[in-house]
Amino acid sequence: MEQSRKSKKVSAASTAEHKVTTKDSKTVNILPKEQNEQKLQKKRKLNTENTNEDVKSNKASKKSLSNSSKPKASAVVSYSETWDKIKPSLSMEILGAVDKLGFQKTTPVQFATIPQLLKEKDVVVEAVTGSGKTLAFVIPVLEIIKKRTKKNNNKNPKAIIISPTRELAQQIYNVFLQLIELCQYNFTVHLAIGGSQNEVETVEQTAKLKSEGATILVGTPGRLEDITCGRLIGNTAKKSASKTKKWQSSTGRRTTPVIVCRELEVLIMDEADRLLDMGFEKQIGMILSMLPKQRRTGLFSATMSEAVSQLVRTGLRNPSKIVVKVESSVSSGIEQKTPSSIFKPSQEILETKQPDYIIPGSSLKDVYIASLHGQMDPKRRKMTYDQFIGLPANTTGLLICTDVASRGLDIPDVDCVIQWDPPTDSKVFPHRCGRTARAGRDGSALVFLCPDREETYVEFMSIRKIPMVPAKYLDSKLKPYMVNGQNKTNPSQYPEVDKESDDLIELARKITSRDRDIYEKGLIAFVSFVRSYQKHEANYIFSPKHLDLHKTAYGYCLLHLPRMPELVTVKTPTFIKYDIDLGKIPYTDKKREQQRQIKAKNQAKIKLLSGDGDSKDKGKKMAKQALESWSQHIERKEKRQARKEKRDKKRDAIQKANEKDLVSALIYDNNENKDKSIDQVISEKLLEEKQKAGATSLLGVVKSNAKKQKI
Ligand SMILES: Nc1ncnc2c1ncn2[C@@H]1O[C@H](COP(=O)(O)OP(=O)(O)OP(=O)(O)O)[C@@H](O)[C@H]1O
Repeated sequence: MEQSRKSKKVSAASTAEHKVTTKDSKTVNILPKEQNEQKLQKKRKLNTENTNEDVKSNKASKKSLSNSSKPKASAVVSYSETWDKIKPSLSMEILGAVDKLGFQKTTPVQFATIPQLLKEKDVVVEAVTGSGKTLAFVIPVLEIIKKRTKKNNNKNPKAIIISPTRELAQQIYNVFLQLIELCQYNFTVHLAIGGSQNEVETVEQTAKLKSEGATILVGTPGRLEDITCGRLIGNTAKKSASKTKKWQSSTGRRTTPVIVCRELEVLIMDEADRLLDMGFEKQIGMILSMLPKQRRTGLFSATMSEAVSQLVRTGLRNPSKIVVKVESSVSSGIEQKTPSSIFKPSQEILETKQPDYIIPGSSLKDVYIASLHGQMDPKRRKMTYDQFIGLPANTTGLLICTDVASRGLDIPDVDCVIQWDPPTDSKVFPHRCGRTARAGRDGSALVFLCPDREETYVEFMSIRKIPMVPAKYLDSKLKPYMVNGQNKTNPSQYPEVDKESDDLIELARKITSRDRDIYEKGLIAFVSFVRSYQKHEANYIFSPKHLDLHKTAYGYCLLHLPRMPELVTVKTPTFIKYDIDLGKIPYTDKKREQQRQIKAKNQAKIKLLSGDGDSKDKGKKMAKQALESWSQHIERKEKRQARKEKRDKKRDAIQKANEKDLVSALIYDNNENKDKSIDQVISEKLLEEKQKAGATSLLGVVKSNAKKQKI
């Protein structure tokens, strides 16, 4: 189907030989001195072979869907050492935990980074995807906290981890929980991500964090800023600009910080360049301003940018730079990976399971399909992601996603990453590919490119040390392309017009003409594709001027062309309009279709009633209300009432949390009720005060207490 727009598939090798280099102000010696280069290479080769065998056997038992390719080498095995070789030595608890996790050896990035952080050094770590960066900071963070924190002093945060996305923050949080449990430490971890709970829950969680504290905070920049600096309220730029309080930004007034960070020992910024790309510079600046200068800071990512260098200069002290890189090895022959070898379900799956989901024209059967993108409701987004990563080993999963899933996520056993279009920012490319072939496993990555102009992208990426090779041409049944029984493998033998592909598109258009939902989604997909194409940084390769928009629209199975300025100037129109009355395409969902019909009728009436006068909008509104049915009228009222109740509930929760804070400050300050819960103390206090002064509300009690204290 993709042949109409993209006729070439290119696969990018995400595993090759890895190189560990350390540079900058401090040189980090990550190898025993006596090892010479020759010995080292021998060892690397040996390690690689062993691990490939292990991975192969594990995978065979775990997942029956696999492709035949093997990694050439792995970042996990070269330069790896046993955990006891790390100096300063790790604690017995951590050694026991990594052993229980089954990690016999460190990865290169772990072997290089952990000692630096333990030796009180700041680090900037640039290491390939899937090389184990998370443990490279989680382990030293736990070791430092354990060493530096006095018993039962875990209330004020000792470490903050900033991540660009909620999913990544959740993943890091889980790794911390797992290790803390294995080590049996009494540290607490708080996950600070925005939008995951409803507002009442957020208020309650904040109140809990305020009263109980947390040893480690893991979260996204906005939420962490709210917690450490206080939430911004209003927009009093001029008023607050003159104020000198540190936590007041120039753009507004802030509430009191939820937590004080003066005992912080370590700050980690994961996917540092992405944090800056996403525009979190201001939030990071605010968080940094609240942290003690005497701390260790670590920046981690698979790619670094100039903006990160700026951050390094301002936020880190004399850092060690640790680089774990992949060496280009196009000449060594990268194995070609094609969709047929990736998606062909094993005989075992076909025999043991009944197909319940079939994609026309492919051999995808019994596949769990999910989608993930930034516009999703946060709750649904979390649920989808959790379900996908929790899929049983014998289920094949297909995640259709945007770049929200391109970084850091460690989804188990991803066989292949397919990029429908290269990312607008080429730096994102290795991150996307890096969701597969992680930690010594095998996998492949495919990107679709249009012939000629877009193929320059291969050269463009090879300069950035990312090798690609063309994939085989496949027919609509995902079989290698054949003419007269002969397999055609040379690109020059590929067809100009692909009949099978056109037939498939016609079939998809027929389906679209019967389902309004697909029809509407197709239009949206096409428009957003064109818009994003215009944003490619390498616009001399991805030139909107040279993109055949008509063919692209056809490839998206559109029935007609949308009204877009880009389409007006097309010189050689090739799009064939589908012969159908577009207004008659129904929704397959009966209720939705009924509503659409009513709406269409009403709109026609409104048009008649409102006329063309000056007060057109007012007339429209009145006409709309006049046409409203009794049930619609009730529904509108109910919605308004529900909104009011939600507002009231939120206000009550905030008031309750504030009252609790005030009371706990008053009560716990004089050490009287240390062993009782806040609720118990509050109700006792309330009763006592009510009897004494006849105060009617809790706030009344708090206020009168505050007054008394002042006197
Ligand atoms: N020492 C080790 N031995 C074997 N596997 C490991 C080791 N350390 C980590 N792993 C595993 O490697 C996988 C990748 O680790 P991690 O997610 O930390 O990679 P990453 O470098 O952060 O990747 P990305 O850049 O994509 O975020 C995880 O499944 C993790 O459990």
